[in-house]
Amino acid sequence: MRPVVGIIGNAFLINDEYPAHTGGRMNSQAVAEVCGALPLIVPADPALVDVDDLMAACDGFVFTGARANVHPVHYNEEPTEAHGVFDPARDGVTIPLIRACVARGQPILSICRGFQELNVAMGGSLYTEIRDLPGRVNHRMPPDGTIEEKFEIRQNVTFTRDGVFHRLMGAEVVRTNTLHGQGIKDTGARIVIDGWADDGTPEAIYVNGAPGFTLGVQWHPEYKAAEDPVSRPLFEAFGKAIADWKNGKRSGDLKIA
Ligand SMILES: N[C@@H](CCC(=O)NCCCC(=O)O)C(=O)O
Repeated sequence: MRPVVGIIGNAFLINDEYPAHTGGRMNSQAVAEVCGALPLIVPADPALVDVDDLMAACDGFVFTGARANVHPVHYNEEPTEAHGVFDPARDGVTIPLIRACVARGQPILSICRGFQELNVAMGGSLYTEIRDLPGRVNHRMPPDGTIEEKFEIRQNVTFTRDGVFHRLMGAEVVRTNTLHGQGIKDTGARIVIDGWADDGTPEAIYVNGAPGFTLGVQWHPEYKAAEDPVSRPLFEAFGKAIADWKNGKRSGDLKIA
């Protein structure tokens, strides 16, 4: 049997009335086709699932992107209108799940909202709207664009020379998409920022000293993961980490060749 990857689902109303937990097909495709793993959508609600069961059922997790933002109570701020919509049930699963996976070394790959969740789970905080900060640019997707326009490659990400992401990608500067409004403010404990957009926005992180794979990216590598030269090595490395985990190897994330 293939390793199992839990893909964090998002609360969604089908036809504006039927409550569902959804996961983008591109996440499942990246996990199945590039990681070589079985993708399973996790109904992210603490009333339905618990962290120990999830960790026993899955070899690793993808913390996906989402329109809903991490609730600011998790970084000691009051919610305002500007914080937008929330998914408190997802927060109630993902924050403890990230902490447990980091502590135990179970592989996680964190994408966009998942990247922000990883930072918050480790004690960090978020800017509500990065395009309003001096010197920053708009990282949001064109709201009325086609999928191709929304996920268009439109920024440079520069990694720390000889750092984890540089070694993984084999390039110090890569090109990625970008579809987010929030961004890292204060980094959480042991969060290392390893890549930045040209305007200084943090784009690539990992947890220093974690016993397992903890890479997170602010962009969306799941888009065309099998063919994109930046996405593919990331999902391949995650695939190797989950296969190692399933086989009882505990090699850690920072030994990327
Ligand atoms: N809400 C956060 C995270 C952004 C993010 O994950 N975007 C993916 C959107 C996918 C979709 O269209 O549903 C932020 O805005 O920073």
